Amino acid sequence: MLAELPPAPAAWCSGLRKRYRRRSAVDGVSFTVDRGEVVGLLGPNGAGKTTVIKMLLGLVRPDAGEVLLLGRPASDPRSRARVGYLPELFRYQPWLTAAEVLALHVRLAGTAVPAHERRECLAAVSLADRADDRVGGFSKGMQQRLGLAVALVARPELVVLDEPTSALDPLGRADVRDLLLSLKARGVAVLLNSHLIGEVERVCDRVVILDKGQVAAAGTLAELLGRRELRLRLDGVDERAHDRLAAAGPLTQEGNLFTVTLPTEPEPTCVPDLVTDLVGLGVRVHAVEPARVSLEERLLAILRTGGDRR
Ligand SMILES: Nc1ncnc2c1ncn2[C@@H]1O[C@H](COP(=O)(O)OP(=O)(O)OP(=O)(O)O)[C@@H](O)[C@H]1O
Repeated sequence: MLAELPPAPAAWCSGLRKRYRRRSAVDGVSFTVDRGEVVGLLGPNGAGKTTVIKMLLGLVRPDAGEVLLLGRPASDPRSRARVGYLPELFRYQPWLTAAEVLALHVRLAGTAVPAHERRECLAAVSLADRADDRVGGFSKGMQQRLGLAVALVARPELVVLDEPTSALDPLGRADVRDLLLSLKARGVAVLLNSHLIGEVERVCDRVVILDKGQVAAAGTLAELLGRRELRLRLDGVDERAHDRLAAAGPLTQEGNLFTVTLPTEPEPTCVPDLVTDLVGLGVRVHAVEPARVSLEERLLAILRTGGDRR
């Protein structure tokens, strides 16, 4: 019967709390990262993101709350060995070569990864030609790339990345995006803390927004961004055409620019039907463009209004 149960979530936490002296850093945080899911952790400076990550990984002891990693307590070495982690502040032994750092971390994880796989891992972060160079001579971005390789080398089932692109150039950021998508394709779960909202929007299935130590909002991108808008530039809109536009959804008008707010999941034919009807009513259609609020706009709105906590 146990074999039929679905695997435990990659990460699960409930009611996490942490205070530093009189300051509350994390105040009742609960969320889940399912298997193969990429979850983004967003929030302003000091919101508690790194503290939550450290509590998940057993690096900071929570004052209250529970954590399960791959179905086991975070303190269980069997679950820790299957979790890859790139800390926000990374430093690797400067006297070791990149290849030696990877070999060391594989040993620490208590697994065996053949040399060719370790080399592939360095190649995935564009460090293949620096494998035998000492880390002490690496640039900051190269050290962060090495940190990513460390997080990925022991075939993790969950990867936790705390600001993985803070030191990377635009090309490096695009590489990380591809890397995250390939992890997702292989069914590896990812928890990603990043201030780069565009990055989160491109790769994450779900987002958890923290503010002042609490979850201000959480959900899939579709749930959080919800509203879709349709912007139409039109001439010759009479009363009947106006009614037809208003029948598609709440309507606003600025000169000849009409904006219709569509339902969260509109009928697939809703836009072509509307355009056909408008043309039939004699309207001249200059432009039709779909629009959606960006995650950045949504995030700012949530942080300004206090999100789900109000
Ligand atoms: N070791 C510590 N000692 C005292 N206070 C701490 C410690 N670690 C974190 N804090 C406090 O906890 C709060 C949350 O910090 P945390 O680093 O988790 O935020 P964050 O969301 O990761 O921020 P950022 O986006 O700036 O990295 C802050 O007020 C911070 O000052």
